[in-house]
Amino acid sequence: MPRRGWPTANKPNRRRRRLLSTAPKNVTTFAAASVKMALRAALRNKCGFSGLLTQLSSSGHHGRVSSVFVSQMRNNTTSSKINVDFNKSTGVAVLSMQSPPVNSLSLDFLTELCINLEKLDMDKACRGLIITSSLPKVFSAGLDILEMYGKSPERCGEFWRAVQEMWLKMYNSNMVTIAAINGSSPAGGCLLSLTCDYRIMVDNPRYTIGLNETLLGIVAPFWFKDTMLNTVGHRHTEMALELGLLYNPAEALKIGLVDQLVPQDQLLTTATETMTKWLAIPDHARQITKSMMRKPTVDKLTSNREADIQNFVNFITKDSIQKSLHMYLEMLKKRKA
Ligand SMILES: CCC/C=C/C(=O)SCCNC(=O)CCNC(=O)[C@H](O)C(C)(C)COP(=O)([O-])OP(=O)([O-])OC[C@H]1O[C@@H](n2cnc3c(N)ncnc32)[C@H](O)[C@@H]1OP(=O)([O-])[O-]
Repeated sequence: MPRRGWPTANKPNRRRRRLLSTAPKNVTTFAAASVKMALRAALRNKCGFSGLLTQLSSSGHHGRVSSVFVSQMRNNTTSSKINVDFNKSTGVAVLSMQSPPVNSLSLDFLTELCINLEKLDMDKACRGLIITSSLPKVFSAGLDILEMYGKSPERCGEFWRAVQEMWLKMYNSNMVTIAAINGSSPAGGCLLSLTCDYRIMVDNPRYTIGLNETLLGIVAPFWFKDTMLNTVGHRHTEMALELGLLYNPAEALKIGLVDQLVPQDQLLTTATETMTKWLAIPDHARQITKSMMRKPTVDKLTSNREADIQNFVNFITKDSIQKSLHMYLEMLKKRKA
């Protein structure tokens, strides 16, 4: 049976390293910080990220940023939370999340992720994306709970717009996207993998995956629900979401939440082999088909973005919800002790 309680992955007694904002390491600090600021401004101004890189490239005001930034597009990049290894000869990029302790999706993390996704999307040579984690045992712990706890309505709105942007970029991507899930993947981590075309998970019974939002006393929004529904069908989604079920790999495979299980040491080779098969299909035919399957779900969010943000902000800032989040955070701490 899927677990209804807390995920019980091995817990190292590691110190918390909070996700304070840091500028990317291997890129020009000034450029990276400026791009981040521009992206944050785009989020505040409600225009999202789309086309932002193009604007930055052509803008005289951001001339220095754009020249450095655009030149990075020809190289592999490592920023503080994301590493992208793009192999031009195969047309496949491997994006590794590297934000300890648990790759939680903070505003900074999402901003970096969206920058990288937009860069890859703009690069015609990039046809496939494998997304994985460079942390042991955790793919992603989902949305950073501290982004939703004790924050102003304005900040919550900015955060939610970035979550939407990540989902739109991934779910709508023209690239073939494969999630190589090498650890636990609750809530937003599960959503991230669900946006991909194919999911391969390491067959370790300690790892769990699922949309467990109700365990936190919060509700997965309609587009989380739709993404799950489009993958595993109505009945499994209904049970999974209401009960906040977290599935081990075998259970996840059984309901179609993941497509394939492999031993840890075969994860990336299997993902690469699978990618080769998907890339053998002519891009235009595959992309149009993907769009046909996903467009109604994407349109539902794009035509309701502002209302969805307002709903989230109203909901998450309620005293009762803040109390639930506080209890959940306390429980996470106690589990660790
Ligand atoms: C409407 C909204 C929709 C919401 C969607 C969501 O995604 S909601 C998200 C729902 N997500 C969940 O319910 C997942 C909850 N997390 C887990 O179940 C486990 O952390 C794990 C299985 C992912 C990894 O197990 P492990 O034994 O390897 O790691 P560990 O447990 O020892 O944690 C290490 C440190 O990370 C901290 N931290 C952890 N997660 C988060 C987070 N999301 N955020 C922030 N911080 C988080 C944890 O407190 C601890 O901090 P400390 O004490 O060092 O200061």
